[in-house]
Amino acid sequence: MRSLAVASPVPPAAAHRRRLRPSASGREVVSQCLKCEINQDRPMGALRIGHSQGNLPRHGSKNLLTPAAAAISVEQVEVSTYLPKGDMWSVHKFGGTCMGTPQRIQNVADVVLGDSSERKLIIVSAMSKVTDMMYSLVHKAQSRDDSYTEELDKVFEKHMAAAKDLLDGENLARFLSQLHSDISNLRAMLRAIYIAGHATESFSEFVVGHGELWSSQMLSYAVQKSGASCSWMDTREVLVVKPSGPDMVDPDYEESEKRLEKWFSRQPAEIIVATGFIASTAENIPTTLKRDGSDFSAAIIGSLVRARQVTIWTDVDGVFSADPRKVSEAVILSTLSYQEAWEMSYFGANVLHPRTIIPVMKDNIPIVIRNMFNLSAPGTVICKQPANEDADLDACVKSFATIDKLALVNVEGTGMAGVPGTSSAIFSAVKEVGANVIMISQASSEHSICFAVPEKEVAAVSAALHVRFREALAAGRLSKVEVIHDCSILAAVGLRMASTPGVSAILFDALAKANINVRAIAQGCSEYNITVVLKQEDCVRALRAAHSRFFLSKTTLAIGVIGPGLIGATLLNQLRDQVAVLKENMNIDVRVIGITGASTMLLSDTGVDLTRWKEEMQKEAKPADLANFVRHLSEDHVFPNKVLVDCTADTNVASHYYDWLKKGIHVITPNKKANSGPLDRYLKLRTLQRASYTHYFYEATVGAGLPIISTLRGLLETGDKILRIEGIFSGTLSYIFNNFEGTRSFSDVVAEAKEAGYTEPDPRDDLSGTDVARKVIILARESGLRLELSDIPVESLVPEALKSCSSPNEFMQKLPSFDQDWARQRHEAEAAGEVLRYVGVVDVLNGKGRVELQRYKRDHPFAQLSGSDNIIAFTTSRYKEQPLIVRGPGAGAEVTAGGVFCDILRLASYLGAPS
Ligand SMILES: NC(=O)c1ccc[n+]([C@@H]2O[C@H](COP(=O)([O-])OP(=O)(O)OC[C@H]3O[C@@H](n4cnc5c(N)ncnc54)[C@H](O)[C@@H]3O)[C@@H](O)[C@H]2O)c1
Ligand SMILES: N[C@@H](CCO)C(=O)O
Ligand code: NA
Repeated sequence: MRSLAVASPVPPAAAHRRRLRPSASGREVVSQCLKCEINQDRPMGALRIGHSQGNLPRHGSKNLLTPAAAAISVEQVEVSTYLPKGDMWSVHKFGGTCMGTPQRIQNVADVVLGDSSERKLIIVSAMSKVTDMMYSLVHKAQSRDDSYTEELDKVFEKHMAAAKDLLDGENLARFLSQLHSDISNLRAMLRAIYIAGHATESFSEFVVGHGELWSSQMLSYAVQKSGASCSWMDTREVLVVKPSGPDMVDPDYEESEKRLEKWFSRQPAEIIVATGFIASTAENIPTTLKRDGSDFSAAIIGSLVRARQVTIWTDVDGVFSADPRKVSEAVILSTLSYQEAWEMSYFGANVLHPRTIIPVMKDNIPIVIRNMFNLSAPGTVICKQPANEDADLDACVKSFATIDKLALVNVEGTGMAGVPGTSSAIFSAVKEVGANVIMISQASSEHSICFAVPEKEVAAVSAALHVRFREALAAGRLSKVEVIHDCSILAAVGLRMASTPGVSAILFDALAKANINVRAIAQGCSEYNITVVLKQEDCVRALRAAHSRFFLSKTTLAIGVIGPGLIGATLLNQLRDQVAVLKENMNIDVRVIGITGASTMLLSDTGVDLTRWKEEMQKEAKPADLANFVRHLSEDHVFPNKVLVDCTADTNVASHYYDWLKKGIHVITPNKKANSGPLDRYLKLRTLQRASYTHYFYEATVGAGLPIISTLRGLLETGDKILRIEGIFSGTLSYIFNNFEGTRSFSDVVAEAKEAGYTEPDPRDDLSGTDVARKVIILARESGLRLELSDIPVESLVPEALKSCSSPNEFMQKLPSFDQDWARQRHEAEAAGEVLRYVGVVDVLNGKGRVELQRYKRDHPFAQLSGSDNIIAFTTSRYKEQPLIVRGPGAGAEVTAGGVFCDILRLASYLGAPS
C-alpha cells in the first residue's frame, strides 16, 4: 500500500483551535474569496472568513457569482493544519438515485458512517432529477417562459420536504434558511435571465450547481446527527478547472491541491461531504465538470488526497460483461483494468466516462463500482491489472459490446497498392464531410481498404469519395467505392487479449458455430480489443454466441424437442436427471427451450423446468405450430447453439431438416424418415451437413442406443472396406420371434412388444418389414450405396387382409385371426431344429439389400438372442474371418432415448465441450 504523502507537522489540538465554525446563517463552510486569494498567493495561508449574504460580488469588470452566491471578505491567519494524504482517505461518490429520497440520503449517511477508514471524503450528486429541473429552469427563463417560477417553487418544495423528513432541530432550521436564501437568489438571477432572454454559460452553470449544494448539505447534517466530525465542502472553493474543448474541462491539479490544503487547514474534519459536479475556473467563475461530473469530482478529489480507494455508488451491481438487456446471462465483472474500463465505456457500456478514470489512474487508485441498493454485491474494482494475473485464455476477454447502425465503405482497386497517399486521400475526403470513422481495416495486399462509419453519414462519405476519386474510377485504377449497409460492430474487450494466442480463434469459432458471417475484422495493437463487423441482424446473436462462449458454461445447447411421445418423453426425463451433472462435470449447459407435440407446444426463453414439463405443457402450451417453434429456437433466446431433436416418426417433420441445418440449427433424431426417404433429398442433406458447421446425428435410427452408425462410421473413416452388414435390426421382430414359443400365440406376443414400447407407433411398420428396410437403407447409404427404399425386396409379415386396416388398433384387434398360420410356420421350423428370424442384409459388394424371414439352426448366433436384442454383424476387409458383432437391446424407450441423449452429448463435444 502507498504511504502517506504528507504528514501533519502540527498536533491536532493546534488544528482544532483554528477551525472555523459554521456561520450563523447555516453554511457549514464559509466561502473564501478566491480572487483575492489568488492575488495574495500565500501557499499555506489559511483564511479567516467573514460572511454576508445576499449580494452578488463584483470582481474587476466582470459581474461574478461566488460559489454560494454570497459576498465575502477575507482576512489572513497563519497556517495551522496540513492536509494529510494517502491510505487513510477513502472517497465515496453517491449518484442522484442514491440521493433520491430522504430515506436514501439517510442510507447513504449510514454507509458513510459504516466505512471504518480514518478519513472520508464524500462526493454527492444532486437528488435525482434535480439537475434536469435546474437546466429546465434556465432554459425556460431564457426562452421567456413564465412557468420557470412554478418550477423553481417545485425545486424548493422538493428540498424542503426532503429536509423536513431527514433533519430536525437546529440543523433543519439552518438548512431551510439557507435554502430560502438560495432560492431567492436564484429567483433574482432567473428573473435577470428572463429579462435578458439569455443566460451566459457561467450563469447557467451557477444555477444548475445548486442541486449538489443542497443534497450535500442535507447529507452532511444527516451524518452530523450521529455525532461524527463532519464538514461540508463547496467544491467550487477547491476544484479549479480549465476548459479543454466543447463541453469538456481539465482539472488544474496544482491549484486545486493548494486550495484543498488551505480549505482543509480550516476544517480538518474526519468526514468531509462535498458537492459533486461543480467547480470553478481559475478566475473563480462557477462552472461544472460537465457530463458525469460527479464521478469526475470524486476521481479528482481522490487523486488530490491520494485516496486508498474511490467508491462510486450507483444502482447496479457493477460492470457487466455485456449489455444485460441483450444478454440476459451477462455477469458482473469482479475486476477491470483502467484501460479495459476505457474501452468499454467507448462501446457504450455503462461504465465510467474515460476521463473519470484518468485522475486516479496516475496514482493507481482503485475505483470500485458498488450498488447502493444491494450492499451484499461486492461490485467491480477498476484498477491496475496485476502483472502476474494468471494468463487463463478466457480471463483475457472481459466483455463484449456492440455498436449498431453502421455502414461499411469499401474502396477497392489495383491502383491503390504501393501508392502512398491513397488512404490519406480517402480519409481526408471523409473528414471533409465530417464523418466519424469508427473502424478501419486494410489487408496487406493493399487492393482494398474498408472502414465503418455511422449509417447516417455514409451517403455523404460515398458521394465525397466518388467526387474525390472520379478520375481514378474512370481510369479503372479504382474499381469501386462500395457501401455495405446495415452493419454492426461486435467488440471483444480485454487486456492482453490481442497478444494471447487462441483468443481470436475461440471468438471466431463461436461466431462460426452460430453460423454468423464476419464482414470485416480489426485488431489494434493496443491489445484491448478485437472488433468484427457483421450484419446488423446477426449482431445480438453474435454477441450472445461470443459471450456465452467466454462466460457461460463452455458449451451451451438450446434444445427444441419435437414429439414428446414415448421416446421424446423418456429423453426429457433423462435430461431432467442429468443436466445438473453435465453442468458440474462437463461444463455443458443443456436447456430445453421448447417442446412441441402434434397439437400443442410449450416455449421458454431460458429453459423449461424439466421436473414439471408435462404440467407446463398442459398449462402453458399454445397450439402447435412448427414454423413458430423453429423461429423461437432460432431467434428468441440467448443461446448460441441450437438443436432440434425430432422424436416423431413423421415424414413431414423430417422434410425440414435441410432448412434447419441451413439456418444453423443442429438436428438429432431417432426418426428414420429422412435418411430412408428419397435418395436425392438424402444426398442433399448429407452434402449440406458436410459443408457446414451444423451437425446432424441419427445414431438411434438403427439399433436404438446400440453403437451401430458410429461403429460403421469408425470403420469407414479409418479406411476399412465394408463387405456385408447382416443382422436382426428390428427390436420388435426380434422380441416377437424370441418369445414366440410354446403355447403362446403370435398376436399376444405382438401386443406385448407394443406394450413394451418396442414397436413403431403403427406396429405394421415393424411387421411389414418397412422399418427394417429403412434401417437397411440407412446402413447401405452410410456405406456408400445409392439405393432407394423401393430397391430393397421386403418380405412382409402383415397379412394381406390387414394391410388396409385404418388404424393400429383395428390391426391389433384383427391380428389374432392369423395366429393359426403363424403357429404352423413355427412348428415346421422347429421340426427341422431351426428357428424363425427376420433379418436384413446389406450386400455392399453387390450393391444390394434385402429383408426377409429366414430359418436358422438353433446354434447360430442369430438364434441365441433374447428380449428385443438386435444383432448386427459387420463383415469388412479387417473383420473378414470373424465379423465385428454388435448385440444388445435394439428397441425400447430407455435405450432409444439414451441413444438420442448420446447424440446430444456428441454434439456438445463437437461444439467444444471437454471429453
Ligand atoms: N420405440 C423405439 O424403441 C424406437 C427405437 C428407435 C427409434 N425410434 C423412433 O423414435 C421415434 C419416436 O418413437 P416413439 O416410440 O416415441 O413414438 P410415439 O408415437 O410414442 O411418439 C411420437 C410423438 O410424436 C408426436 N408427433 C407426431 N407427429 C408430430 C408432428 N408433426 N409434430 C410434433 N409432434 C408430432 C406424436 O404426437 C407423439 O407424441 C420414431 O421415429 C421411431 O421410429 C423408436
Ligand atoms: N420399432 C423399432 C424401434 C427401433 O428402431 C424396432 O422395433 O426395432
Ligand atoms: Na444405434
